[in-house]
Order: sequence, then structure tokens, then C-alpha cells
Amino acid sequence: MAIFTENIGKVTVGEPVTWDSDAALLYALSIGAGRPDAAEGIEYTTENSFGVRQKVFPTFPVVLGGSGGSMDHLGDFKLHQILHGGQSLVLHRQLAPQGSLTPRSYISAVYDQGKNAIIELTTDLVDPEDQLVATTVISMIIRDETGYGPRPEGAGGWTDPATEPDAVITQATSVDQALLYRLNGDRNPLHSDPVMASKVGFPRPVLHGLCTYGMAALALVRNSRLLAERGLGSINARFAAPVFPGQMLETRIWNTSDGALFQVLADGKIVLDRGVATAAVVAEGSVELKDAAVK
Ligand SMILES: C/C=C/C(=O)SCCNC(=O)CCNC(=O)[C@H](O)C(C)(C)COP(=O)(O)OP(=O)(O)OC[C@H]1O[C@@H](n2cnc3c(N)ncnc32)[C@H](O)[C@@H]1OP(=O)(O)O
Repeated sequence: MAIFTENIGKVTVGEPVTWDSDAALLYALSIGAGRPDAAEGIEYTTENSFGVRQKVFPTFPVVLGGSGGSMDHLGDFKLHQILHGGQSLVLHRQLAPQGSLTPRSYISAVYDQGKNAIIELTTDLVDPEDQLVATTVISMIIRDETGYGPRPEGAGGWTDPATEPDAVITQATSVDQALLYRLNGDRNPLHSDPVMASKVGFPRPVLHGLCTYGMAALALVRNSRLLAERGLGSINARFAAPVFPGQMLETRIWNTSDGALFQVLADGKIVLDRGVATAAVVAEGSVELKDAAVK
């Protein structure tokens, strides 16, 4: 089996992905935006509250066509070999509660991670007016594949914080969290089927890495100084260990000059690592958002 490195840089244009108000509301609920009190995140979780305009939670683009459709051009490895290793998102524009975006994807890097390989898949999400709305980078771990060379230089903006966190936020995941989150479109049975989970070596189905990621983003926009003020411009993190539905998450946040560094722990173990978030440069409602370059 192999990763098709000859396809590095080749752009695959996927079918347009459309979403509506319900899809945006479901995403917000699936990352806990209505908790701990139904009035929390009401702009993300309702469309008909008095004096409130529905907003799309900023990490929603990660569930919109991130692989550009088929994964056949990536390699001939098996589904059970794939783990989600990390995710980056840069927002160039705000999303409306309904719309359509076309994903343009390409393999941006392939390299070794221990006895596994990593494929980085970059996707530009472009609106019908050909405006770039968001850029995502999925880091896919292909287990038991090697021979692709060292990781490219650059640590994604992360430096180990030397101080105690500025905020520590706890969020519960529910036992049915993955069953809810999969309705955003990722129906990989690793998250729902005990047989598939055991085939991959897990005692039970694991939570989508992107669910933990969305919950961390929620903790950040509520509790990090600049993100609470200006909104999210970009977010990048590594999935360091699996989370099981029902576990309690603890997000540690360090404020920085342009956003925040963060880690998420479950039962004392780091599950999301090297988290870097930047705030949007200008107030929400403007189209100019921070840091168009994906690190
Ligand atoms: C289709 C699936 C969808 C999903 O959503 S799956 C659920 C979400 N994903 C996960 O739950 C994956 C969680 N992560 C893991 O389980 C582990 O993480 C890995 C199995 C991916 C790797 O673990 P190990 O092989 O034990 O690696 P190490 O000994 O911790 O580190 C060895 C080197 O690998 C780097 N590394 C570790 N994790 C990652 C990662 N996620 N992305 C990129 N690099 C990684 C480290 O830094 C280090 O490198 P250096 O030796 O140079 O220090």
C-alpha cells in the first residue's frame, strides 16, 4: 500500500457543498454551544430569538467538504488505517447561516510520524463569487505507513508556555456526543460502531477529533481575552490522544498578543496539543480576518 505522492500539489475540485440554517444549528449543538445554560450561545443555537441574529459558529467550515470529495487520489490505504492527527482553519470571511462553497483540495505535504505517515490535505473553500472564504488543513495519520521523510520545518506557531494558564475551562462530553456529532457528515464507523473501533485497537468508539476541536474553540471564544473581543481568525491544533464520549475536557488557555495558546486534557492526559488560535483582526461583520497564511 502507498500514498500517491505523485499527486502532491494537484488540485481536486469537489462538488459545491451547501448548508442551511439547520445544519449550522446542529453543528453548534454538537460542540456544546447551548451549554451549560440554554441561553449560552443563543446566536449559534437558535434562529428566531427576539433581537438576535443567527450566527454560524466560526469552526463550522471544518465540516464542509474538507477532503474535496473522494479520497481515492490520496493513496490505496484502508479506512481503518486513518486517524485524524490535526486540523488547521483560517477564516477569510464570515459564513452566512445558509450558503454554498466549492472545495478545492490538494495534498500539501507527506511525511513520517514515527511508524506512521502523515498526509496534509489543504482545502480552499470558495464561494459562488470565487471569493476565498476559509482554508482548512487536515493532518491525516496513515498508520503503519512510512518512508516519506521528515516533517517539514515549522511548529505551527506553538511554543511551550512558561506560566500557569490564564483560564482553565471544563466541559463535559456526553456519552452520545459522537452520535450527535456524526450528523454533521462524518459517518466514519470508528465513532459509532464498537466492531470498527476494536478493529482499529480502541476499546470503544472514539469521539471525532473535530468535536473536541470545536469544543476547545467554544472555550476560547468565550474565555480568551482577544478572541472573546474580536472573534476567531484562525485555529490550529494536534490530536495527541483519543477522547472517548463521556469524558470531561479541561481546556487550558494562555493569552498571547494576537490570540491564545491552548491545550485540552481528558482525565489528566493531553488530547489536543500545540493549540494556537488567533483573533480576527477587525470586528465581526467585516470580511477581513486575521492571518490568511496557513502555517
Ligand atoms: C478518520 C478518523 C477520524 C478521527 O477523528 S480519529 C479521532 C481523533 N484522532 C485521534 O484520536 C488521534 C489521537 N492521536 C494519537 O492517538 C497519537 O497521537 C498517534 C497514534 C497519532 C501518535 O502516537 P505515537 O505513535 O505514540 O506518537 P508519540 O510517541 O506520541 O510521538 C512520536 C512523534 O510523533 C509526533 N506526533 C504525535 N502525535 C502527532 C500528531 N497527532 N500529529 C503529528 N505529529 C504527532 C510527536 O511529536 C513525536 O515527534 P518527535 O519525536 O519529533 O517529538
